[in-house]
Amino acid sequence: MAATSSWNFMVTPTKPSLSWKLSFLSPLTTVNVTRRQNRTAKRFVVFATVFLDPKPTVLVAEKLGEAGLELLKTFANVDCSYNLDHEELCTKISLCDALIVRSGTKVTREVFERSGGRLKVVGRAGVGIDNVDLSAATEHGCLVVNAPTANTIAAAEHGIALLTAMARNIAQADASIKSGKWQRSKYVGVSLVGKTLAVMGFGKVGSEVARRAKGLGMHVIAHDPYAPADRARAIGVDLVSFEEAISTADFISLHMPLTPATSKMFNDESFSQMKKGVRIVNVARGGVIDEEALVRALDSGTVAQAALDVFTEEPPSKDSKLVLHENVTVTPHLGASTTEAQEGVAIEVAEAVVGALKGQLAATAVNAPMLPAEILSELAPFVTLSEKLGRLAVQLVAGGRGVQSVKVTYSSARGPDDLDTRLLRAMITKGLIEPISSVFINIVNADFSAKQRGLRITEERILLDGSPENPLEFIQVQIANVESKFSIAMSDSGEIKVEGRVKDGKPHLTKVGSFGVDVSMEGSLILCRQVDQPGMVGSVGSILGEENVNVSFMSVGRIAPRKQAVMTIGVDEEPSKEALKRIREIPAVEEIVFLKL
Ligand SMILES: NC(=O)c1ccc[n+]([C@@H]2O[C@H](COP(=O)([O-])OP(=O)(O)OC[C@H]3O[C@@H](n4cnc5c(N)ncnc54)[C@H](O)[C@@H]3O)[C@@H](O)[C@H]2O)c1
Ligand SMILES: O=C(O)[C@H](O)COP(=O)(O)O
Repeated sequence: MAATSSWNFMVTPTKPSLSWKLSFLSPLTTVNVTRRQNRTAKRFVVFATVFLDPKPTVLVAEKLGEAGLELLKTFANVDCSYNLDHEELCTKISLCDALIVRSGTKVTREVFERSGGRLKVVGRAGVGIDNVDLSAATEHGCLVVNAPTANTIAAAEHGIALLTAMARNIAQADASIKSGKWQRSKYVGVSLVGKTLAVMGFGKVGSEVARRAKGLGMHVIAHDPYAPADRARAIGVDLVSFEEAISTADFISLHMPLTPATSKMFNDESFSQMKKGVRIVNVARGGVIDEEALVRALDSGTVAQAALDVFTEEPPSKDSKLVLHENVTVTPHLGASTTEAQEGVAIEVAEAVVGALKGQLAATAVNAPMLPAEILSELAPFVTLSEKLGRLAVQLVAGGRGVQSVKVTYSSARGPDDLDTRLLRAMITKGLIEPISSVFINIVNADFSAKQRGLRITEERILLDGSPENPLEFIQVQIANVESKFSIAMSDSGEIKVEGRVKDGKPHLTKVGSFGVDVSMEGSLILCRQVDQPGMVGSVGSILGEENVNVSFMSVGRIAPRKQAVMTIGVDEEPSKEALKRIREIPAVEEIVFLKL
C-alpha cells in the first residue's frame, strides 16, 4: 500500500486531443466507518484519507493567488504549507503528487529522492526555474511546469520603476526626509532621455522593458545571442554584441536567466569595460552578477549606481555591503509582486499542474518536449503507434546480448522542419524500455533513461512524394545486433524489424521483418509461423477457445500456397503457458510468440 497512485503517460488513442492518462490504482471503496466512534475506526479514517483518497494531493509551499488555489481545489486536495524548512518539505513530499513553489523554495535532488516516486509535477508559479533541480526532476520522471507569461509586465514595470527611482534617488531621498532631513542638493539625479540603455537578455521581460524605455526617450540597444533580430527591429532596438552593449551604455538592465553560462557574467572584467558612471538595474537573478565585484565597481565609481531586486542569496545577509551601499537601491524580489501578476501566475501554474495531473502534456513544460496543441493533436495516433511498436519490437528480442542500438525510420511527405519527432521517439523509448525493466518511463525521462541504459536510438527519414496532410505514412523500428524469438521478425539485413501505420485513427502493425501483415494493434497478439495448410485457423482457434481465451481477430498471410504462412491472432486474455504449448505442438506450427501491446 506504499504508493497510492501510479502514474503512467499511457496514451489513449480514442481522443482527438492527445491525452496521457494519469492512472491511479483501482478505484477506491467507500467505507462507512465514520459512525464507529472507536479509535480503530478513527485511525482507519486517517489511513483512508491519506492512503485511499483518489484525489491527488498538491502541496503549495509558497503563497499562491486565490484563483489558482480555487482551481486546484476542484481537482485535488490542496495543502498550503507556506513556511516549511527543507527537512519538513522532504518529509511531506512523499505524500504529494504535485508541488507548487515560487522562487523562495529550493526543490533539490533530495526532494525528488524522498518523494519515493510519488511526486509527478512541480509547478513554478513564475518564470525562473533556477531553484528547481531540473536534472533530478527529469531523472525521476517528474514534470516541471512554470508560468512563463503572467508576470512579464509586472517584472518589466518593476525594472522601469527601479531605473527611474535610481536615476532620481527616490529611495535615498525618501529615507532622508523620513529621518528629518531636507537634502535637495544631495539628491540631484540624472535624466533618462537621450541616454543609451543596454537591455541584456531580450526575452519577454527584456523586450517589454525596451519598449517602455523607448517611450521614455531612451536610445535602446540589446544583447541576446538567441533573440531574433526582426523582433528587436520591430521595437526599434539594435541587437549588438556583449562588448558593444556594456561599453556604450549609460544604463544596463539585466534580463537573462541564471544558467551556468550567465552565472557571474557581470564581474570585474566586464565592469572594467563599462563606461565610467554606468548605472545597472537587475530584476533577473542575483547570480548573474558577481556581487563582490559590483561592490568594488561601486566603490571605485565605475558603476555610479545599482538598483537590485534580486540577490545571489535571498534574503541577503543583514550586513551585506552591497545592500547597504549608499548608491544601491534595493527591493526584496518584488518584480512579480503585483496583484494582477500573482493572480495570473497562480491561474497559469494551477492550470498547468491540473492538466499534468490529468495526464495532459503541459504547454509550459520545462523538462519535456513542448509541442503546440495542434501538433500534439495530429500526432496523437502516431504517439500510440510509436509506443506499441517499441513494446512489440523489444518483446521479439531473444535476450542475451541486450538491446543497444535501435533505428527508427519515419516515412513522411513532410520535410524535417515540418515534423517534430521528439515525442514519437520518447514513446518508442517508453515502449522499448518498460517491458524489460522496472523503470517507469515518461515523456520527461525517456531520453535520459535511454542514455543511462546505453540504448542508442537513431532516427532516419524517408521523404515521400505525396500529400503532406498526413504527418506520417509509416514508422519502422529496427533493433540491431540481437536475435529474435520469432525468426520471421528478422529483416533481410539481420535486424528485428516491425513497421506500423495509422489506419482510421488506429495503430496497425503492417510488417514483421519482411513479412507483410495488417492487424490492429489493440490488446495482445499471438504471432504464429506455420506451414500453410488447411485447418490451421480452426486448430489454433479451438485450443484458444478451450483455454477460454477470447479471440478478437485472426489473419493469415502467406508467401505462397502450401508454403510458409504467418498467423496473427488478436486475443483479449493472456493465454496460459499450457495453451501456447498446445499450439506449438501442432505439427505444422514452427514458431509462436505471445506479445503484450
Ligand atoms: N524579479 C522578478 O521578480 C522577476 C520576474 C520575472 C522574471 N524574472 C527573471 O527575469 C529573467 C527573464 O525572464 P523572461 O520571462 O524575460 O525570460 P525569457 O526566457 O523570455 O528571456 C530570457 C532571455 O535571455 C536570453 N539569454 C539567455 N542567455 C543569455 C546570455 N548569455 N546573454 C544574453 N541574453 C541571454 C534568452 O535568449 C532569452 O531571450 C529570468 O531570469 C526570470 O527569472 C524576474
Ligand atoms: O522568475 C520569476 O518569475 C520571478 O523571479 C518571480 O519570482 P517569485 O515568484 O518568487 O516572485
